[in-house]
Amino acid sequence: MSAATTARTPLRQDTLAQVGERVPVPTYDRGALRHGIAHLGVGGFHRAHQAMYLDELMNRGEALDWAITGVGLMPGDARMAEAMAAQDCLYTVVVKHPDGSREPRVVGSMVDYLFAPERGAEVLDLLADPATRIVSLTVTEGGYHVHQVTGELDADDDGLRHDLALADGELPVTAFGYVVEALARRRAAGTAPFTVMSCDNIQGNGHVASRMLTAFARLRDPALADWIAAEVRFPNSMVDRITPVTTPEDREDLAAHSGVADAWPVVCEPFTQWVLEDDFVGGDRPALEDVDVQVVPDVTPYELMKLRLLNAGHQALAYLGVLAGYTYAHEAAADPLLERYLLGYMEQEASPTLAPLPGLDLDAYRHRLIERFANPEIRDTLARLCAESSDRIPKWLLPVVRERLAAGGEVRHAALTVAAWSRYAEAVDEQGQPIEVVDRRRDAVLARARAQAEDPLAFLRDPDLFGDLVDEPGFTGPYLEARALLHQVGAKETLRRWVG
Ligand SMILES: NC(=O)c1ccc[n+]([C@@H]2O[C@H](COP(=O)([O-])OP(=O)(O)OC[C@H]3O[C@@H](n4cnc5c(N)ncnc54)[C@H](O)[C@@H]3O)[C@@H](O)[C@H]2O)c1
Ligand SMILES: O=P(O)(O)OC[C@@H](O)[C@@H](O)[C@H](O)[C@H](O)CO
Repeated sequence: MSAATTARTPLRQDTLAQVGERVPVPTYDRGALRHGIAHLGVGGFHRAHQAMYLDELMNRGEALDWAITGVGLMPGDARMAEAMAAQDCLYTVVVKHPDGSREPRVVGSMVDYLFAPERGAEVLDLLADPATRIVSLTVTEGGYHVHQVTGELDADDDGLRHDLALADGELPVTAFGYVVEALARRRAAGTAPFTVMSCDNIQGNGHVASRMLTAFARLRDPALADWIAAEVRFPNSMVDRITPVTTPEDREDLAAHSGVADAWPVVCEPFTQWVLEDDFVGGDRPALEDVDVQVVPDVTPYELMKLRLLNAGHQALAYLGVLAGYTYAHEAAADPLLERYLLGYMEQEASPTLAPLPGLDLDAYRHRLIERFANPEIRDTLARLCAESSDRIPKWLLPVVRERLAAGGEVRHAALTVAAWSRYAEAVDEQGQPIEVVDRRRDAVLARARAQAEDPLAFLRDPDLFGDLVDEPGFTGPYLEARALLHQVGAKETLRRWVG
């Protein structure tokens, strides 16, 4: 259906046949699906990725006992709860191709959604139910409570403190609180545990989930922590699909062109990849390899490649892009100076830290990334990529810096990215307009950025973010040079001088 459609069919189970005349819909009987996965943090990415893979399997007549129940833990998830309740958890994934064509498809693998702040007891019952065999997570990097420098559990958090001191009948508030309480109930009932499958952009996401959850459980009950360490499986994974925030225009575009009124479709790029370790409790998992998930013994080389090229690459693009006056990732990626800078970072600094992957052409991967970033249809905002820098820069970019310095290499491009972040954190752009900095450490970051007026290294003197990098002249040298240039000549001219 190409021309604008006037009749709009609301997306629901009882309208699915009508919707199916317009866009592909599930071919399986959703009523016959059985619950198997509880997913915490149902945002855009889970819906465009994991739930889409499950839907593909179900369309093949497989994984019918692996239906997903979504769980929202944050107050902001009330909107998702409302949207999903109104449309029986159905939603549309719209793949946007660079030539402007769209591929919408309705996904039906999620069958229920629980908003924990209102239905916490049901969430615990569900997680404790033996039918739940996988608990998957996309709770963002911040949801793992990792101390940026020590790498240990950072228990200095109101939510974690609350969940460690639950009175009888009181409900948890954090993902860790729910998961550990449910595991305690399963252990007490003699039920096998579930697999915890992290799908967040964290290096060694399974290992990190395992260490943090176990450390959290240990603060509550050492015997429970030992049981979790021995019995729960935490597969590592590399997940990839650029999924921007859905806009009102995306909703209208779908309704106008396909005639489907979906309160919250998800839009994404055509590319998708999922590399997963085969490490599940009792070996029990959907046959994801049937839908091109790469099931491997060790994801490390894949995830390092992705986090240090794509995610750190996004960081390299984001702050300089905003300072240079761009709003969207594709605009920034199409700027020849930023493109050269990005390629320079990827080729000269990130790639030398990566182990070779047999059969993988790294040069082609890097150029493909530039093409993906430049897809004009995705309209991924630089603001999305600039958010929560304190969780992203230390996890994705600084490991490259440390490894390069240890190997006696240069880190000029990475230093410029950090300098651009510190300039961005001054919260005023080159035109004097305010920048809305979104970061859970916002106050501290802004204060250090302001203090740079007196002490040009003030931003780096935060050991929680930078460890002892402030004492590394190989890093502080180009950082100071970049910072001074950003102030004197602005982002575009700094880039011109940086990439030659
Ligand atoms: N969007 C992408 O392109 C993409 C691609 C690959 C991986 N990811 C991973 O998925 C994560 C989520 O991305 P998204 O695009 O779905 O974001 P989103 O903002 O659409 O959804 C995030 C979800 O996580 C929840 N959440 C946030 N912090 C939480 C916390 N501390 N505890 C519990 N729940 C929390 C939110 O309430 C929301 O439900 C990313 O942080 C990243 O690790 C995203
Ligand atoms: O979602 P985050 O916070 O982990 O990171 C922001 C982006 O770099 C990220 O979402 C990418 O778009 C994604 O990792 C692509 O697969």
